Amino acid sequence: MAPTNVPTDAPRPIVLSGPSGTGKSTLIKRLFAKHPDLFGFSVSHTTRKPRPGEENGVHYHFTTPEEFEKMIAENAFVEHAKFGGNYYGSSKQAVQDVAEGRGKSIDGTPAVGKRICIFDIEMEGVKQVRKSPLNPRICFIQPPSIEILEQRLRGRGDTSEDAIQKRLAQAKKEMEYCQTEGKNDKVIINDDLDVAFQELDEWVMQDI
Ligand SMILES: Nc1ncnc2c1ncn2[C@@H]1O[C@H](COP(=O)(O)OP(=O)(O)OP(=O)(O)O)[C@@H](O)[C@H]1O
Repeated sequence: MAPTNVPTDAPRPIVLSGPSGTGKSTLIKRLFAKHPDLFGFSVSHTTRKPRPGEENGVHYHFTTPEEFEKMIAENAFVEHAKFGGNYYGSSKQAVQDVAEGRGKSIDGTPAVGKRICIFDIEMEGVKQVRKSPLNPRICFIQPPSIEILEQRLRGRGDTSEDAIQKRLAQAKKEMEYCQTEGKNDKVIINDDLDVAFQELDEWVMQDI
């Protein structure tokens, strides 16, 4: 399959990144709720198993390592990385779908009309999209502390102890990375959710 062309004349995509459990999905859901016609969600591919309640094609495209590696060889991803033993990636097709009105909202409902693409990706993916022609705006969501992040990961109740420990180790790296990269990036500490959302909403809307 020939690689899909990602449109570069589309509005600048928004990238949210930060440690697992820091509140990215929660904040993105609020953005979609407040602006129902503005955004489309880039549905990532992953080889990890679905968590309870996660639906194929809505939260992720769940796939096999073999299929994922085939897509890497076909240059089908804007970014991809291996994290916690699983592959994650944003396909060019997913980004194009959003830009051309065939994407989805965060809840899986059709995102008709041209939308601004929102990514929820981890650090290695950010390094790749930063260099891509998409020219995205990047926002790091950070927890108030590692201890609070641990509480949130446990509170979610859908992650094993082993996965929690892996995610916390990775979180420390992500928290360091966001202090060293990209002076035009936005960093938001998600302590009080309402305050964090207001800050995110203002930053997103100031350039739209
Ligand atoms: N400001 C906040 N205060 C307290 N709890 C929060 C806050 N923001 C999010 N949470 C809770 O923390 C948990 C993790 O949030 P969420 O699933 O949105 O994280 P995430 O960054 O999207 O994680 P992942 O990358 O693993 O999908 C959820 O149970 C959520 O309700």
